[in-house]
Amino acid sequence: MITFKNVFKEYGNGVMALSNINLTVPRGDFVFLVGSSGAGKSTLVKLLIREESVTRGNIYIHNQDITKLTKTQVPRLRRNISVVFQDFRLLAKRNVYENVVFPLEVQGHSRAYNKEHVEHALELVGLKDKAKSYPSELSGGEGQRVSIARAIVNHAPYLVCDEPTGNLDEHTAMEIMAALENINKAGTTIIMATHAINIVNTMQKRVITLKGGKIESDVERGSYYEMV
Ligand SMILES: Nc1ncnc2c1ncn2[C@@H]1O[C@H](COP(=O)(O)OP(=O)(O)OP(=O)(O)O)[C@@H](O)[C@H]1O
Repeated sequence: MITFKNVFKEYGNGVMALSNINLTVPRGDFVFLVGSSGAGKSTLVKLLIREESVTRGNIYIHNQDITKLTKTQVPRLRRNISVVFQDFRLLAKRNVYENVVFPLEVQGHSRAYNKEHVEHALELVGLKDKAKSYPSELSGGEGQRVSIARAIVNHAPYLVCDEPTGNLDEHTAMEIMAALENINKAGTTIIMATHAINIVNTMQKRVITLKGGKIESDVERGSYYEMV
C-alpha cells in the first residue's frame, strides 16, 4: 500500500506544486494520474521515487516512510518501486537482453537467475524474440516496452510511469497499455501519469485528477468525463 499523508511540495522558486495531498493506493491497483499541464503529476511521481523531497507530510510505501530515507538509502527504495519515463533511456550499446538485465547485474544475482527473470520480463511485454536487437533497431513502442521490462525485471511491487505513451502513436500506445495491463494482472501495482484521454477512457481504471496541485477527484473506473 502507498499512502500520501498531508503532502506538500514547494519548489525553491516558491511554486507550490502539491498542496495537502492525501491518497491511498492499495496493492494491485491500476491508477491513472491526470490533470492539465502544471497540475503536479510529475511532481507526485518524483516524490514517490525520491527524485524530489516533500516540503511537508509523509509518504509511506509498505509502512515505510520514504520521506525519512537518507540519500544512501534511496537506491534501495527502487527495489520496491520502479519507474518508466517518456524517453525510454535505453543504453544504445547494449542489446535488449543486456538493457533489461542491467538492474539485476547491479544486485549480483547468478547468470541463471538473471536469464530466467529477463526472459519472463520480456515475455510479459511481448518482446522475447527481440532479445538480441539493439535499441537503434527497435520501433518506438518496442523501445518503450524494453524500458518497461527493465523496470519490472526485479519484481518491484510498484511501478510508476510518467507519460509512458507520450511520444507514441495511438496504436503503439495501446500496445504499451496491453503490456502494462499484463504486468498489473501479474500482481504489480501501477501508477501512471498521462495526458492520453483515449487511453484513460478505454482502460476504465481508477482516475485521480490533479488541479493546481490538489486532488480534484478520485474515481473508480473513471473516464475523460471526470477529467474536465
Ligand atoms: N524543478 C522545478 N522547479 C520549480 N518549479 C517546478 C519544478 N518542477 C515543476 N515545477 C512547477 O510545479 C508545478 C507542477 O509541475 P509538474 O511538472 O508536476 O506538473 P505536471 O502536471 O506533471 O505537468 P505536465 O503535464 O506539463 O508534465 C508547475 O507549476 C511547474 O512549473
